[in-house]
This record gives sequence, C-alpha cells and structure tokens, in this order.
Amino acid sequence: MDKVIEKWDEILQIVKVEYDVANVAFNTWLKPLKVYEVRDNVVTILVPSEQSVLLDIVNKKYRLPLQVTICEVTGMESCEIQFILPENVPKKEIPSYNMSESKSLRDQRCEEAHLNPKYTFDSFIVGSNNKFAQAAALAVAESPGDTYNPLFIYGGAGLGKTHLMHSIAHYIIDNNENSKVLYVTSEEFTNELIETIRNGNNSAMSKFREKYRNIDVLLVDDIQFIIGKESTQEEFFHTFNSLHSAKKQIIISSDKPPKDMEILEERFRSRFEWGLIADITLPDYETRMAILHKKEELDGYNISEEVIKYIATNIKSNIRELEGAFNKVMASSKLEKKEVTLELAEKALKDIISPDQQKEITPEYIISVVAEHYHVTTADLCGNKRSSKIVMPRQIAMYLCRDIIDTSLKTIGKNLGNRDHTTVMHGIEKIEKELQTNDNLKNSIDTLRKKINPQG
Ligand SMILES: Nc1ncnc2c1ncn2[C@@H]1O[C@H](COP(=O)(O)OP(=O)(O)OP(=O)(O)O)[C@@H](O)[C@H]1O
Repeated sequence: MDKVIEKWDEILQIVKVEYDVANVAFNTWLKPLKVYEVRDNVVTILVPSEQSVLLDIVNKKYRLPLQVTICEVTGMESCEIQFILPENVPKKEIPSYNMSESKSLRDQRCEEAHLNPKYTFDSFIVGSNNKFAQAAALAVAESPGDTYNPLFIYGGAGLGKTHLMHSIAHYIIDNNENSKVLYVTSEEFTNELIETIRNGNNSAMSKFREKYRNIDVLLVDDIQFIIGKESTQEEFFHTFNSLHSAKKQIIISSDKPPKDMEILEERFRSRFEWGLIADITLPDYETRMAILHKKEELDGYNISEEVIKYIATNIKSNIRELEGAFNKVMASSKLEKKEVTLELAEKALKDIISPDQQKEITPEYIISVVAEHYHVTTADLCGNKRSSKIVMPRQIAMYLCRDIIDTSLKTIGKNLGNRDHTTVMHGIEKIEKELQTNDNLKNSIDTLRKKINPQG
C-alpha cells in the first residue's frame, strides 16, 4: 500500500497529462496534495489549506481522476479517496514534508516581504496592453540591480501594477536564496516614518533607515501618494540614493509617468527616469477574456462562454472591476441557488454595467475601495465581526460615505449590513475624533480619498 506514497509524484503527473490540467491549475490544486495515509483501500489525502472551500473544489474536480490513476499505477483493484484538511489531523501527525512545505522558508520570506501569494508571473495574463511591462518586469526579476534600475511601472487603477510588482518579488525570492526583498505601499512607508518620528529617538530612526537601506530589492507601490509629503519625500530620496548606489534593485509604481507627475521635484523625476519606464494600458477584449478564463480556472468554476463574453464586453476600464463583476455573478448564483445564466449575470451586474458607463461614486463603491485597501472583504465590513482589523475599516467606510458623498446615516447603515443610524453616527464621530491626533489615520484617509476620487 505504500506504493501510493512511493508513486505519488508519478500519479500526479499522469493526472496532469491525462486530464489535460494546465500548469497553474496543477500547481494550485494537485501539487500541494499529500498522501496522509493508506489504510485498506482508503487513501486519505491531505489538502494543505485552511479553507474547506479548496477541499471542496479539489474533491469535485480531481476525486475521480485521482481514483482512476491510483488504481492504474499501483495495481489496486479499487480504492476510495478521502480528503482532509490539516485542522482535522492532530498536529504531530501531519507528515513532516507537509509541515515544512506549508510554512517553508520560502513562504516565510514571502510573508516578510508582504507579498500576496496569488500575484505571480504564472497567474499574470500577458496581452498587448502589458506585454512590455511584463517583459521588463521579468528581465528585472532575472537580474535584479543589474540593468534596469529603477524599474518604473505606471498605469491607471486596477490594471495590474501591484500584481506585476509582486510577481517580480516572488521570482527573486524563488531564485535568489539570500536576497532580502521588501514590498511596501508608499502609504505604509509614510505611516512607518510618521511612527518613527513620533517615537522621537535616534535609535528608532536608525532602525528605520537600517531596515530600508539593508535590503536587496525594494518595491514601492503607488509612489504618487508621497508627493507633497515633505519628510517622507526627503527620507525616500535618501533611501533611493543609498540603495541605487549600492546596486540594489528599486521598483516603483505610479498612476502616471514621471514626466506627467506635476508637482514632482526634479531630483525625483530625473532619478525615476534613470532606469526603465514601462506602462500598462487598458486591456483589449482578448486579454479581458483570457483574464476571466484564468480566474474561472483558478477558482475552480465552469461557466458558459456566453456569460464570460458578456462580462468581458461590458467591463473595459479596470481589471479589478472585471474580477469584481465575475465574483458578483458567482455570488449571486450561490445566493439565489441558480445556475449561472446570461439572465442571472445581467441582473447581478445591472448596477455596474450602466448604459453610459459613467462611474458614479456610490456608498457601495466606497465600501469596496476601503475593503480592498485594508485587505478585508466587503462581507467582513457588512458583517458582525468585532476585531479591530475589521471595526476600524468599517468606521472609515462610514466616515468616507458621509464625507465624500454626504450619504445619510440611514443609507450608510443599510449599505453596511443594516446597521442602526446611531451606530453609524458613533463610528463617524470616532474617526473624526481620532483624526485630530492620529497622523497615520490622516495619511490613510488622504490616500483613500485619492483612490476613491482620483480627480477630486
Ligand atoms: N494581466 C493580468 N492577469 C491576471 N490578473 C490581473 C492582470 N492584471 C490585473 N490583474 C488582477 O486585477 C486586480 C487588480 O490589479 P492590481 O491590484 O495589480 O492593480 P493596480 O494597477 O496595482 O491598481 P492600483 O493602482 O489601484 O493599486 C488584481 O486582482 C490582479 O490580480
């Protein structure tokens, strides 16, 4: 029976070939699976994830292929497959290879570098809109600090700059065992600096400098948000110089090219232009289709081409919105317990796909921007969780709905999971009070305002 364990890699490879599993799907679903035990003819397979939904997907898509292949390869007459999650296995019993892989040194480095595991070159669809940026990114990833320094990636909101930056960082971590990689948004850089300055002692400042100047690859996202922030600009300038002269790689993203960043000081403009500048523009129809197909594959869905085409035809300006529309259709199908049809998609997207495509700032939109900014879901903001990770963004969403579009307390409450208007009032007052003394919060709200209304 140990044959299953012994031949596990071969079994997976056969499933990949026989059932035509694409590389990313293989890497995502099959490769992480481990045989936990084989008893009689029951093969128990560990799905190393905290999400039971992943187990469901693997179960749905790969149970049969695995069953057939296991029998073929091992000569077992029949076998049953049982999938389990690590949480259902006593800790010490988890096979050691799984322990080390699920929290390997690599994962730890990715976590320390603040990377989203989903944003890799593998999951990045290349189209005419980002072909150059992707090639530039890969070139930098292959020889960091060498030729193109800094790499400056620019483009409109939600077009894949962050995804591409994380892909570079992942690649470097995978291929350079010892290099120290750090991704920050310019907002995080600013907040950390504010915190350091508030601590007011030299050792905190030296620590900050040491942290940013002793790394091999620094990625700073949304650099436009430091413009006009004097001390942040100054500090970033010295960080930049120090890294650049030590031939350390710098990667920067922005919504515009340096030449169009109006109040950018000349010393920055010229430095940003030292290396390579690459833009990402709007995706064409084929690229939008490919992105939706990839998402369908990664999320383990199988929906009709008609629906995919409908979404790709109607959402043109932003990939984040494209993905959002896809998620909305899937959520609505689950909620209504109905199959995904064109009719269902049209109904689910009627507020997003407006005839004139005019983007209106709505409470719903503000809530979604705040959720994304704080890496939580809109369901979290609308739900009942009371952890500070959720409560603060929820109150910020309340505050911004009131402040930017003057939404009534009642409507804000309704949009945030039917909360009472007094709860909303309390939330808004809390933020207003906090803003009087908390510079970090001020900076974050300032960034959010610009994200919600770039023209404002
Ligand atoms: N070429 C692509 N292939 C696959 N997914 C993509 C691609 N481009 C963007 N995405 C997805 O679209 C979403 C938005 O992308 P991302 O956050 O990288 O945009 P951005 O340009 O950094 O936006 P912002 O300027 O608002 O920060 C992400 O979920 C990302 O994975």
